[in-house]
Amino acid sequence: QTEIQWWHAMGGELGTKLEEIVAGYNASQSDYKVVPTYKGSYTETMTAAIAAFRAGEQPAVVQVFEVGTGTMMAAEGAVYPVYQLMEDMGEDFDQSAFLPAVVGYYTDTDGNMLSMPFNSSTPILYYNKDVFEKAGLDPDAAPKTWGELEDFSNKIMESGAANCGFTTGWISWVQLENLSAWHNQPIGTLENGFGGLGTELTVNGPVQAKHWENLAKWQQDGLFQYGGPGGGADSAPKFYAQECAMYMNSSASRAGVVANAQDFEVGYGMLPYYDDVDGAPQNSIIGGATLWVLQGHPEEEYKGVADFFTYLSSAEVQADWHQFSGYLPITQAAYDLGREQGYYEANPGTDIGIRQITLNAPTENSKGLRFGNYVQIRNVIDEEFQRLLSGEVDAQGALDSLVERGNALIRDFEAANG
Ligand SMILES: O=P(O)(O)OC[C@H](O)CO
Repeated sequence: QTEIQWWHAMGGELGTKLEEIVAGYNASQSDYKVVPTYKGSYTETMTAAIAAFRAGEQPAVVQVFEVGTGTMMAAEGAVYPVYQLMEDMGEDFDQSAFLPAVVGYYTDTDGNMLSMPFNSSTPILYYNKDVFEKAGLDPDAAPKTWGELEDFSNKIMESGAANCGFTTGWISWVQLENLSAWHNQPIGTLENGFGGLGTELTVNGPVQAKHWENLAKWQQDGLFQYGGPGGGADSAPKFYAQECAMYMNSSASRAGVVANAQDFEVGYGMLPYYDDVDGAPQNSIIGGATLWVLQGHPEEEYKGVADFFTYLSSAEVQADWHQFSGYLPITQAAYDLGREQGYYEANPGTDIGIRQITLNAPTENSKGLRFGNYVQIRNVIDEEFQRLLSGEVDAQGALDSLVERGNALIRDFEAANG
């Protein structure tokens, strides 16, 4: 039996489900054994894989979050492009089976898919229906705009229904990158970096500045509670404990919400928008991760990887993973299967992510982003946001500084890879 190592970043409920999927594959055939290993957060997993590659100890497959795409694409000798792998191993692979929003993010300039979509998400809004009711709000109506969200938060706090209006995971992904796409504002030049390494960040425009200024004000007033850097690990517990009535995070936070929010009813909504911004709401962008195949393994293992990828993207496996986790149904077949099963009707709110990501045809501003060194830029975004919250700098200053620091990282990347 040939063993295939798969390093991943799925913890908690998602990790348990991932292991179940792998066990299903291993039981379905006897030639290959996939061995999943949890390596921590997305950043930790990617860092570990890069270090392992340098030491010649890399796994065959590693899960990399969407913002690592620019870096992985440039690591030409280290990566075995998925379209190439599938072709070399004689495995059927139809890119057009995947949703356009997903394919567009992971293809090279010739339209070839470089990594295997597995878990694509988009941020949505979760809210506590019981708290809404206690505050005299309609439990069946999520706030549509930031104005409503502020108003609802005030009502919730004044009525004593909860201590805090809202919290959020991923300041970078939700409150800056998706905020920009959702309002059709550019994140960077050259089509948010898709057009070449010579791109620059432009995320310090008036819409972003106004939003960060609001977040800082709402934090001071207690309407908003910060959930920490990166994925915002402190945000989910605030929602589960009914401290904050609303919570913005990945559609795949649903698995955790379903498992942990046992004492109250959960409602789902799209991300709020500013109704005075032309073109909003546009469409949200994807997050989550794809599976990258690394070079340096014997052909036998790659045969197994190709076989495993076919299994992973089957409609049954994808529909099951999507329905359990809240990740998007990444293939049309998985989406159709869910509809045939009556899944979305029986589980209101579970199609919010897919509706939001396809709300309008993506523009240059809203099809995603691709920058080199973006994992480091994510840290810069967190640092500048924390400076804003501590009152060290105002919103425009924080955004100007992050653009300047981020552009320096992009220039370094361009110099090394251009
Ligand atoms: O929590 P996930 O897996 O949906 O990922 C969120 C962000 O896209 C990470 O960059």
